[in-house]
Amino acid sequence: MPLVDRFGRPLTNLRISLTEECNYNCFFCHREGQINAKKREMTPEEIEHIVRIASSLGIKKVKLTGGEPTVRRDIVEIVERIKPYTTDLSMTTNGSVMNRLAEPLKEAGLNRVNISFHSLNRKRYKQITGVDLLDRAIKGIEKASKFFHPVKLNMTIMRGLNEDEIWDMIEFAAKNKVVLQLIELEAPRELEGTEFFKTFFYPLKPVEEELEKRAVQIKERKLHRRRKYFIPTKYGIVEVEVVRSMHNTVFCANCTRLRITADGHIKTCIYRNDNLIDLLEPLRKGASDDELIELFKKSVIIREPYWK
Ligand SMILES: Nc1nc2c(ncn2[C@@H]2O[C@H](COP(=O)(O)OP(=O)(O)OP(=O)(O)O)[C@@H](O)[C@H]2O)c(=O)[nH]1
Ligand code: SF4
Ligand code: SF4
Repeated sequence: MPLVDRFGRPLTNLRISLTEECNYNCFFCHREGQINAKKREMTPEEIEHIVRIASSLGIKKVKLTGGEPTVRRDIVEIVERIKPYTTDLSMTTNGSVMNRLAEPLKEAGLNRVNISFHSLNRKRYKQITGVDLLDRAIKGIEKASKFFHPVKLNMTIMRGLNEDEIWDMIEFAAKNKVVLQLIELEAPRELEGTEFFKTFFYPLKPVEEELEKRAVQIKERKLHRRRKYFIPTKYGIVEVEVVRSMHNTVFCANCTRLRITADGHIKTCIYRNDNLIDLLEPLRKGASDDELIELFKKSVIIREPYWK
């Protein structure tokens, strides 16, 4: 039985940030909500230890994130080590080295990948990510789709930058037999009124209404109660998932995740940095499994929905 928090939310997923480093420089990057993480990173053994503890508490769905997880040279070893404790092991990546890593990651036991991919236009791709790597990312997507099912593309929609590419991206996803996630730009309360947010926020509600009209089928995921639309295209039916978390109480009421920061803290919410729990230091000092389990349990007690 999974742990359940005070709001009745079972804890089944763990998002582990493996590093804060990234070879991209996306101007809107939230770095999993990490700020001022200490300059320490977990070793593969420590990550395995943490995942083993989490697994014993029923948290068996694990997502590897960053920064960019593939900048870690030991990424294949990390996947190999944690695989036995998971039922769904996935990674979110910019895809730039997937052409090289898809096969070894699959062999190591990775189940699926999400690839951040915001534009099909080279100039815009560079403008958004800070790197001129569109062709490499596309090669990465093609390669990943040979080894993983599903591959999901994460397209964050930004006003004036890529909102006019949504329907082209749906066709691109269909052609490559991958799932498309359309992500509404999100921010914690304190950044909502900023010039940046006002400039780039593009509401996805009208897009969702159009998807609803065109869909041959609509499903709802347990996680965040996100909706998935099955859209017919000239390449066949493609799955389009919409991620809209801002002020979405339903989204947070169905949040089943804990995070581990790159420097080994338990983090209860992407937007909360005021209640981190240090896991790595006790682990390094030789804490017993029971003591580490208590830290996980403490995080469940303090966990709460952000939008409520
Ligand atoms: N507010 C909030 N947003 C999230 C959360 N998880 C993911 N997101 C958003 O969803 C985007 C895509 O996340 P991914 O790392 O690809 O993972 P995912 O789509 O949540 O997970 P899967 O669909 O199960 O692979 C992120 O960049 C965030 O914008 C969360 O727990 N809270
Ligand atoms: S690829 Fe991801 S982690 Fe890297 S800068 Fe872009 S959003 Fe941030
Ligand atoms: S509580 Fe809400 S904002 Fe926080 S991580 Fe969960 S879904 Fe995201």
